[in-house]
Amino acid sequence: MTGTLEPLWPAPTATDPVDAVVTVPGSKSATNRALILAALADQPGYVRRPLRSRDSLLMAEGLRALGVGIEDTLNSSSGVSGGGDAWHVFPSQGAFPGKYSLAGPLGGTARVDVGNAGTVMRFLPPVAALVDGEVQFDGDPRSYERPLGGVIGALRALGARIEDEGRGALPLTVYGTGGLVGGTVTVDASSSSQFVSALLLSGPRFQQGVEVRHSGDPVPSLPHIRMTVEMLRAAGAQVDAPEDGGEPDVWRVTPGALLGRDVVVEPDLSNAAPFLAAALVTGGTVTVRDWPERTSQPGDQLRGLFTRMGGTCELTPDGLRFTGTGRVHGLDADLHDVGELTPVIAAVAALADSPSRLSGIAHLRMHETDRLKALADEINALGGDVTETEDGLVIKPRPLHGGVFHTYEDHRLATAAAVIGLAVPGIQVENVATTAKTLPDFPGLWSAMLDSAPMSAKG
Ligand SMILES: O=C(O)C1=C[C@@H](OP(=O)(O)O)[C@@H](O)[C@H](O)C1
Ligand SMILES: C=C(OP(=O)(O)O)C(=O)O
Repeated sequence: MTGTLEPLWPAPTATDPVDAVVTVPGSKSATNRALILAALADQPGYVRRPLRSRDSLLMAEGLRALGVGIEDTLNSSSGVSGGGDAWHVFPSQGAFPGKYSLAGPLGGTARVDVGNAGTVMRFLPPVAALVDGEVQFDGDPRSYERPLGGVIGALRALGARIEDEGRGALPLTVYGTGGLVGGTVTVDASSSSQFVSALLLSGPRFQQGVEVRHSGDPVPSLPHIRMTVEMLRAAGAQVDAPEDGGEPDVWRVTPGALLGRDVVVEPDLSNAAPFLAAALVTGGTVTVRDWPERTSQPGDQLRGLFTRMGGTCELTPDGLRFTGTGRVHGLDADLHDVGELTPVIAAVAALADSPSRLSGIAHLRMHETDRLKALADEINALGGDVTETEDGLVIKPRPLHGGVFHTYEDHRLATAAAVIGLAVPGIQVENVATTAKTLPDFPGLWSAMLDSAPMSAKG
């Protein structure tokens, strides 16, 4: 997966304002939650319009390794009813067909490759504790460095047996016994909201349910925990959450059955970021189809953030229509809740007419790469002036020049580079294929956006 052997991708430069309507693939976060909830349900269910990208395919493969049946009905010749663009999920296709329980013996050791997917490395170990058998987790070298100790410690406290040779990280083995006692657990989720989401998602299937109490610095990415809570409730779980009048930093899930449902996945609004940014930096218009009127996705906050940076937007029957004025302003913003939007916002900020200060995002140092360092290094290598702070970036716009933009196997670094490339000729993006972590065929989508505009795009 390293980028060194990949040819460099010449990022197209926009010579005219973009004018395009874009269909963004399904949300990674929603697809992977929907898969987990469907896998733990009492009946089969459908996940429609799922994201098919590295992270979601790893999730599906991981669940299959645990005995879950997942059939892709797109191009399926099996005559499955209600098919189309969906994954049909059968909670147990293992030892007890028809009983829909993960408790059947796995019959041998299951192996799960988490790649570098935070959702897979954090959401699947609790599921593994519910199966009867040994489950080995491994992943990309970077996955060994990403925080996981909170999930491991919490699962042990809730009754699971996990062997990690004292690392508090991958690789590890979960010795599932067919069930987990559950109960109350305290976890420091200041390095990742996914610790909380992981425990809540499997919580209905723990004998005593689960009460997760966060203790530590503030939890980042709260909209993602909100998404977990909303999707659990939609699947029939009873959940108490702080924002609904509950105790601060405490989430409670009552034990109970989950419904096999028919879920339609929203477009990935965080992956809409580079396309909306294209409208902003070229002074054009981009409409993102099927933008939900109401959503827990953090990407919905792009409407406000990019409006502050100089654009305007409206929700139309066709989707979210975003228009740039050609002028881009700097931004002073705390992105603690919406950290995954940072790389594209930083790219836009580097092209703005005034400085930006992005804060509240120290946890990005433990994402796919150290995103604060990577963004500073790469933008500065193009002539920029970016300074890392303890919890963010200060970006002073400077005239940029072309050059190689290294991406560190981080999909969002590559899409950020593409945004800079619209305005700066000669940007060569290393390993653009890394975008496949969450966005299948990003170069194709990007070219289609540029080709649909009355403009010339040159590579
Ligand atoms: O639960 C999720 O789907 C996610 C939560 C966030 O993780 P952190 O809380 O680790 O930032 C986010 O950055 C990630 O892209 C997806
Ligand atoms: C942080 C991210 O991913 P992950 O789910 O691997 O944490 C991301 O997509 O920006």
